[in-house]
Amino acid sequence: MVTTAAAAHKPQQQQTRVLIVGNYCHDVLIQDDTVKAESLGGAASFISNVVNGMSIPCNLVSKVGEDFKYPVDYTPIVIPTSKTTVFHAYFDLGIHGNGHQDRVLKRVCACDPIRPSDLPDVRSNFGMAVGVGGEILPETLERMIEICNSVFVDIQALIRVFDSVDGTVKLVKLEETGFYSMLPRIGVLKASSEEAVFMDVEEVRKWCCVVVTTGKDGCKVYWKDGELRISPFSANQEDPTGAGDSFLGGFVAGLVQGLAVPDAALLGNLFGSLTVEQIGLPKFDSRLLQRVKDEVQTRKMQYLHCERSDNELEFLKPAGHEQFQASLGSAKLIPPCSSQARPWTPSNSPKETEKTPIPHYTVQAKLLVNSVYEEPIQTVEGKP
Ligand SMILES: Nc1ncnc2c1ncn2[C@@H]1O[C@H](COP(=O)(O)OP(=O)(O)O)[C@@H](O)[C@H]1O
Ligand SMILES: O=P([O-])([O-])O[C@@H]1[C@@H](O)[C@H](O)[C@@H](O)[C@H](O)[C@@H]1O
Repeated sequence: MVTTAAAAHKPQQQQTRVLIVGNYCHDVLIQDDTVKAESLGGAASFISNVVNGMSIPCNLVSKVGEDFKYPVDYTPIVIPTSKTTVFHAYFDLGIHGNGHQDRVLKRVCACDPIRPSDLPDVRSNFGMAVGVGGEILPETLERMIEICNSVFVDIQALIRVFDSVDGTVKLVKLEETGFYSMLPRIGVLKASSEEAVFMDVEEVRKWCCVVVTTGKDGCKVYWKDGELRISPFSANQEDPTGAGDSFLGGFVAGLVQGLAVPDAALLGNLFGSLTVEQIGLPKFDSRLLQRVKDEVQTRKMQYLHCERSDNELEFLKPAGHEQFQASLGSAKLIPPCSSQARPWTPSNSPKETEKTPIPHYTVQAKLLVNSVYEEPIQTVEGKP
């Protein structure tokens, strides 16, 4: 079935390690009828932010319009006849209108889909199908499966539909999509707990590894023969946007470097927790990143003393998992470098001549969304 992580580690000529496929977008965060922040968005931007932070080579395929307004590390394909995908995230509609949802997303503009011919000819170890606005087509995922040793999919790329009047994001059952038959050929399917109820986890786990993220509670990994809960890292949440994306970035960064699934999921939880502490696309402190990279190297050295199979994703917690968790937790406590950028506010706004060349986000206020997490959420313990 799945091409395994171990196979992905085999050196092959002309191989890029990680191929990220999904459109960049413009995010507008709204609360109390006021725009609280505008930011570069899209799963591709959050994931590449983490993967780059961990110094892992990657390639990214994304489409935008000529109106795309953020400098990025990977040049997108510019479509002159289309506009950049735009999402409006409402942080106060969820409580009344949508039960436990932390935000209501509206796609107010959609750039073109990514087609198989847009993908590179070079093979990649890990492919990441991470669309946000319906840009991943079944044929695009087919092509990714052909050119990547292992494909990781964010279910949001597969099950989102958009209200024809106001673009509100709705979800459909995974079985009802044209992607369902491809599950036996993908490596990992990631879903948030809200999204997980749109698939039969007990069925899907027979075909591929399923990772369900559960906000402040961390995540749960399901595979054919077992399941594991992976502990979270504590965080002072300011904005939940991109937590799931950053989780996936950290998870893949761990697997690329040879970590077992439970340890890689810890790295995912770490980057998810770091992301909710900032508004918009997070800026990771350089000392923290260095420490995390060092901890991953140390962890890999510990594996040398363990008996490990080299032809399957490693699901069981290797000895020392709790120690690794503690080490990553202490990395989070490192005080930030003094040079770290502060969020934009009227009082610290730089003069035109001092402006940083990469304005990831502009922030006008803190997004007060913590209380929403007190609402009961759908359990992932049993079948959805
Ligand atoms: N409040 C929080 N505290 C700590 N970690 C969090 C918090 N919210 C999210 N995370 C981390 O980010 C991951 C993804 O968050 P989640 O809310 O489940 O996904 P999504 O952003 O897709 O809705 C979680 O698995 C967890 O590791
Ligand atoms: O918060 P999260 O679910 O991980 O991911 C988010 C998407 O759901 C949203 O459509 C997009 O506009 C954000 O930039 C971010 O990618």
